[in-house]
Amino acid sequence: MTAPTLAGFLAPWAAADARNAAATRAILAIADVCAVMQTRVAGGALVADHGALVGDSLDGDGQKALDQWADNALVEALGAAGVGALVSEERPDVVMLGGSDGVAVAFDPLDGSSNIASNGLIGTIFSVLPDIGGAASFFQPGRAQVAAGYVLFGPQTSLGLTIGNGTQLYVLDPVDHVFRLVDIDVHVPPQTREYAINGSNHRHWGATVRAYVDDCIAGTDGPRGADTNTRWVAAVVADAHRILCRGGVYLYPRDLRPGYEQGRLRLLYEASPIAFLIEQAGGKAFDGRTRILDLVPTAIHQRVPLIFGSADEIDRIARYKSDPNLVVGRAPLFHRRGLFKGA
Ligand SMILES: O=P(O)(O)OC[C@H]1O[C@](O)(COP(=O)(O)O)[C@@H](O)[C@@H]1O
Ligand SMILES: [Mg+2]
Ligand SMILES: [Mg+2]
Repeated sequence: MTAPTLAGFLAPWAAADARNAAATRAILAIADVCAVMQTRVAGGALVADHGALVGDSLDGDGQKALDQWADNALVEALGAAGVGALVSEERPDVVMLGGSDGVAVAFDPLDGSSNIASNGLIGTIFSVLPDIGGAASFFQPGRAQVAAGYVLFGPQTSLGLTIGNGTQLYVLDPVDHVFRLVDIDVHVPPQTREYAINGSNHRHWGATVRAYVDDCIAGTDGPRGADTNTRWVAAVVADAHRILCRGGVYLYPRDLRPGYEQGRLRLLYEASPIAFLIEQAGGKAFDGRTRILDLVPTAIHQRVPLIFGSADEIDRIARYKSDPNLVVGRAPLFHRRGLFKGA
C-alpha cells in the first residue's frame, strides 16, 4: 500500500473550514515549489551557479542566486494560491498579495545559505498565520500560527509539518515527485546528550550558555557525569530535522558580537515555525527566558535567541539561568580571566 500523500493527509482538515482550506492551498503551493527546487538543487552547477552572489541580503551576508530563485518562485506561487500577505527573509517589507482567503505566510526561502556552494544541507522554512488584515497579521504571537513547516534538501527531500495536531514527516517520492507521509506522530525524546551550537563563538557567550556548554564538554569529568556529543550543520532546518528524528538541543544564543545582541535567527520565519513543530512533537523552545510561541513580534526581521529541543534538556538549560550556583565561581576556559587567556 502506498503511503498517503501530503494533499491526501490534509484534505479532511481543509474541508473543516475556509481558513484550513486556505492554509492547505498555501502549504501545497510551497511543497510544489520545493519539489521543483529539489531537481534544481540536485543538478547543482549543471543547472546554475546557485552560490553566486547576486546582491546584498538584509542581514549583510550577501544574497545567493538560489536565495533569489527560491524567493521569487515562492512569492509567485503564494500569490497564485490566494495568500493575502507575506514576509520573506529576502524582502525588506511586507508584500501585500491581495488574496482574501484568510491566511498570511512568513518564510525563509533558503535556509543554510552558507552551505549552498559546498553541496551542504539547505532547506525552506515557513509559517502560516491567520490574515487579520495586512501587515498586522505578522505581529501576532507564534501560538497564533495555523500551520508551520520546512523542507530539507538532503539525501532525501524531507518535509516536516504541523497543523496543530502533532508533527508529521513526509519524504518526496523520487518516482512520482509527490510528498508522502512517513511518520504521522513525531516525538522528540525528552532526554539527550547531543547539543548543537557554533562553538567558535564560545568567548562571546554569556556566563549561562558558557557554563552549560563547558559542562557538556567536561562530560564524565564534570557535573553531568556523562559524556555528550555535538553536531552543527549551519542550517537550522537540518539541525531541527535531526532533533525531530532523534532528539538533541540547538542553541543560537545572544552574544557579545556587534549585531548579535539578539542572536542570529529571525523570530517570524525561523524561530516561531520551528518552535511550533518542536512543541507539537513534545519538545520545548525558548529564548532563554520566554517560550518562543508567547513572544509578540515587534519587527518583521527581528532576531531572537533560540534554544530548542528535547524537553528535559531545555529544562536543564533553563536551570542554568534560574540557579546561579550552576554558574558562579567559574573561570571561563577561554575568556579574559580564564586558563587559556587570549588562546
Ligand atoms: O554561520 P553560523 O553563525 O554558524 O550560523 C548558522 C545559522 O545561520 C543560519 O544559516 C541562518 O539562516 P539563513 O541561512 O537563512 O540566513 C541558520 O540556518 C544556521 O543555524
Ligand atoms: Mg535561515
Ligand atoms: Mg535564508
